[in-house]
Amino acid sequence: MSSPLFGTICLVGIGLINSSIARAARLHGLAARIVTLDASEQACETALRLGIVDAAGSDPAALLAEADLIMVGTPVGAMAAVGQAIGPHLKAGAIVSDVGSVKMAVVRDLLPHLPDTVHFVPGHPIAGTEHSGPEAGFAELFQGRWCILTPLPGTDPGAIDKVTQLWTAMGSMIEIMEPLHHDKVLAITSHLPHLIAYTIVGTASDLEGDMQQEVIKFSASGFRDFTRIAASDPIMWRDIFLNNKEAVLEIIQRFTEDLTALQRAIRWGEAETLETHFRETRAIRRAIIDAKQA
Ligand SMILES: NC(=O)C1=CN([C@@H]2O[C@H](COP(=O)(O)OP(=O)(O)OC[C@H]3O[C@@H](n4cnc5c(N)ncnc54)[C@H](O)[C@@H]3O)[C@@H](O)[C@H]2O)C=CC1
Ligand SMILES: O=C(O)C(=O)Cc1ccc(O)cc1
Repeated sequence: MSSPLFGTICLVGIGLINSSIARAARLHGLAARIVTLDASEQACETALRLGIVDAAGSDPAALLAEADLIMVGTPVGAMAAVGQAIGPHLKAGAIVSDVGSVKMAVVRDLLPHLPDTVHFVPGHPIAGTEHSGPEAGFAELFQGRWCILTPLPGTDPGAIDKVTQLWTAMGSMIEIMEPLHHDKVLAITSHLPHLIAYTIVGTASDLEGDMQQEVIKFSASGFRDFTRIAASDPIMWRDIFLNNKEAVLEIIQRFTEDLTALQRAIRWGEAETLETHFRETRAIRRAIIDAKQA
């Protein structure tokens, strides 16, 4: 039998994403040992009870001593605190990676705390759900999904290759990007849609009593889809918006202008403007589906 890709993987934060990594890494035999460092005693107990890690706790010295790969899976607002906690205990030659939904802020907050003797390969799996915590994870989460890596220039190619092997073994496809470009792309494809969902569900819940009841009773699939997204973790999303501020504000500006143009077309009965717009957006949906099937 060939030896696993990593000796010890330490998962910092054992929520939806890292608990899915724990399950997938076990399933595919990618690590000899999997441990977790989590600030929450309850999360550690749950991970041990589920049998997805070999050891769990909040003592960085004990949990990092043997770690060859450290995967940080905490909300992005905790990256500086995580860096301070783990920095002094990292083994020389270890690879530090993460799964945070924004990349510029992670590089800004985590990298300064890492010693020169470790390799840093930031990443972001474009896969998730509205659920959180160690019980929400599942081994198939990353199957057929993209994982974006944003290594800085000069990063050891061997370290990038090992992180690539981990994700491909869990079923993902890899794309390499610059962190700033990643944050701009995700602002439109993920962060703005979540903001719209949070807004529309908020608007509906602010309606007067009768109307609110009817929104729940007759919620057609459009609104239901928004409620799923708007049920996503409040801390995680607070941190994403605060840490991708510029790209999100830029895209909100453009979105607001486009919304105003549609508002105007409705007001003035511009049937052709509306129809042309909807035809174009339908073509985008078809292109996405065709790209998936290709
Ligand atoms: N949930 C999703 O769909 C996706 C999330 N992400 C990103 O992955 C990261 C993790 O997200 P989830 O797995 O959903 O989180 P989660 O909310 O399920 O779990 C986070 C865990 O981190 C722990 N934690 C928080 N601060 C800590 C600290 N200072 N030290 C140690 N542990 C700490 C918490 O106790 C918790 O167990 C976030 O950065 C998020 O942006 C990326 C892709 C998808
Ligand atoms: O549940 C959904 O639809 C998601 O969009 C999950 C998700 C959330 C955050 C990410 O950074 C990536 C994926």
